Amino acid sequence: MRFRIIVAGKPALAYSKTAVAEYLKRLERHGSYDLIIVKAGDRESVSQRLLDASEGCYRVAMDERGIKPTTRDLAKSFEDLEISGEVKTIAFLIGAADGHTPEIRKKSHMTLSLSSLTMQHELALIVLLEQLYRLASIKAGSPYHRD
Ligand SMILES: C[S@@+](CC[C@H](N)C(=O)[O-])C[C@H]1O[C@@H](n2cnc3c(N)ncnc32)[C@H](O)[C@@H]1O
Repeated sequence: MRFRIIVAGKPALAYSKTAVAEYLKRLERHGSYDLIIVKAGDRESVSQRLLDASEGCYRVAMDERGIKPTTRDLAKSFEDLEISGEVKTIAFLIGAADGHTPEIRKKSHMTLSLSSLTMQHELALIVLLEQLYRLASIKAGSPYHRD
């Protein structure tokens, strides 16, 4: 399974640059994780770019109003997708300041929440990358995730 994380605008905050680099490095040995940066802009243009960059992928719209599975349940869902053989790439779509258009919600296979709280998009990116690292660790049987 390949993973594509799509976000508008390069991470600009110092803490976010450091954390993103750290998790991408950790994820390297677990498979294919691509961070795609699309041009920032208003809600409509960002949403269209997110859709274009995720064409043909299993789309996961990141949104605080989405489903809130446990980490293990999410690991199981992605494992099931991999076993089905129908999905090659899972794309995570992180919105800009004004969030996603209704079209993104319609065209996504899953809407995933990391918390009921609204986060700044660079912080949401870090939390998502940490969860992806956690899922990869569960799959690899490493003791990083304990519950
Ligand atoms: C500042 S938030 C946008 C908030 C926007 N007002 C809205 O109503 O969606 C920017 C992006 O970060 C991501 N995000 C923020 N908090 C999140 C959360 N709790 N769970 C999942 N994604 C989140 C989403 O992709 C969101 O579109």
